[in-house]
Amino acid sequence: MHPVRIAPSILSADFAKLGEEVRAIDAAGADWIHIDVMDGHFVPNITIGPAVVKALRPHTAKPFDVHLMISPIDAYLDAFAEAGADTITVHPEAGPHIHRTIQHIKGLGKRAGVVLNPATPAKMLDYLIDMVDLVLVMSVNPGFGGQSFIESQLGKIAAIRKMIDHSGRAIDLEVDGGVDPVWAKCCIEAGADALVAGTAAFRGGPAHYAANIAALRG
Ligand SMILES: O=C(CO)[C@@H](O)[C@H](O)COP(=O)(O)O
Ligand SMILES: [Co+2]
Repeated sequence: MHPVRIAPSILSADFAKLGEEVRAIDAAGADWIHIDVMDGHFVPNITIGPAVVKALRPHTAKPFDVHLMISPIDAYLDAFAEAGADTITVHPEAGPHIHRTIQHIKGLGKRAGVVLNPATPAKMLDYLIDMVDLVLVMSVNPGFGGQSFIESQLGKIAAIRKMIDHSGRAIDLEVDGGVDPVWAKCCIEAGADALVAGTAAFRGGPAHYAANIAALRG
């Protein structure tokens, strides 16, 4: 298993100076930059699109971990790939054919992730585990930063860890939502090897980013 990767979500950054924020969180030790894309339809919030992803790309060499919360989804995959996404992660509920959507992402030469909402069972992965590069477990309902971690997801993380190990493939197991240093430790113990953090990473402003990330690593 990899050492845990920390993926700060720029949803909690200062949107008035996003480029600067990305440079600061990179310098503070972020492994990936998590970008939450919301459309006001699949989730009740609107954030950013491919033009912003493209504008941020020159500000860091760290991988862009793009979490798409949009529906329909397939028509927008090429735009996010061209904008500079490294991993594109999709919700099965966001389109009619998740298998085809994952094939599309792989065809673009990008890492493909699948994300499970809190009520989506691990079993949904049965026919996807042989093709994805990342599984993302939502530990809040998608749509907003700053929500509380849903403890029931720890069992699901442990179950998916077994599925991944059994598959023999190199698949990242990432957790997203309400992750603070205390929940980070629980997630890592359950088998996660990548953690998204918005509130906990950006808390206190740039002078605190390095300490925030170190605290999440435990
Ligand atoms: O995808 C989402 C929310 O839908 C997340 O990536 C959040 O942006 C994480 O923020 P915190 O819960 O850590 O504040
Ligand atoms: Co996210």
